[in-house]
Amino acid sequence: MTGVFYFRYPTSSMPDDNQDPKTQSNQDLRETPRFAILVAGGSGTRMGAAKPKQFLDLLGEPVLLHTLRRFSETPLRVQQCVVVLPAEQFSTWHQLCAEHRVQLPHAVVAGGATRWASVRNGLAYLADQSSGTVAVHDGVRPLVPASVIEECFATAEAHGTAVAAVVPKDSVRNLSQQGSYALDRARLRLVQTPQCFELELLRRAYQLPELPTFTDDASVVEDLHPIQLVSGDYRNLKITTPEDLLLAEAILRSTT
Ligand SMILES: Nc1ccn([C@@H]2O[C@H](COP(=O)(O)OP(=O)(O)OP(=O)(O)O)[C@@H](O)[C@H]2O)c(=O)n1
Ligand SMILES: C[C@](O)(CO)[C@H](O)COP(=O)(O)O
Repeated sequence: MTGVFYFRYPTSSMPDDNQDPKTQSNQDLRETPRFAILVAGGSGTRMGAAKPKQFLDLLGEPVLLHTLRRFSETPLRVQQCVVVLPAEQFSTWHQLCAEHRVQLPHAVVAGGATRWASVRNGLAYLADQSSGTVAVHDGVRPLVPASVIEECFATAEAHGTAVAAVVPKDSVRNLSQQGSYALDRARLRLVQTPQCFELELLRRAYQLPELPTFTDDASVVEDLHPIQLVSGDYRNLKITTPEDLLLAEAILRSTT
């Protein structure tokens, strides 16, 4: 792999050293290989905290560690988790992994200036994988249920794509020059992650130039392949502003 700075965790001071997590898997070889790219390369401007929101504490563990755990511990067996971080935050994450005695093998890759660039860098780490299914997930969606991860992988394995989404609970209006008008919310969906794709399809999509309209991976892929929606979950919130953290704490307390 060229042009993308990365390291692997656990490092050589931990058990399992020298084993490349790309080959380190107890996965049944008859299954399609599954990968997860957890994007956490942002700075968390809207949260306005002293550190990026992916490192904030959520009931005793950093937000990103909760997310990594959900993918590492799914019964589906994800062969490789790739965590994408701002390069200047590698040492923060390394320290947090040591502090929390993290033993979940994962690769750490430097992010880019936009979410799109961060996903592209995560994908570059998987360059020598010939086939498989890849989930792209926001590192700041720490409460994603295992059932959603499983449905996304299963649907993408059958149809090439799968994007978690939920029905809006509020009424929605579109702004127009004259004011605003009501949208039919029965025809709208709020899009979450995971967003799962056949690996080669996602690669082809990320070879196209970046557009300002790309807010997620489905918008990058949709010109190449129809997007299959699957049921997301209202608990799968994206930690964006301070009240999201309070909600996440309440949800986590109620489910553990
Ligand atoms: N250059 C970027 C920007 C965002 N992300 C990731 O994409 C996910 C969704 O982005 P968002 O919630 O917007 O995160 P931030 O960009 O950190 O937040 P903000 O827009 O408030 O600065 C997050 O997990 C974020 O870390 C990323 O990997 N690389
Ligand atoms: C990918 C995403 O979480 C799907 O809802 C969302 O589009 C990220 O948007 P953001 O502007 O980066 O928060």
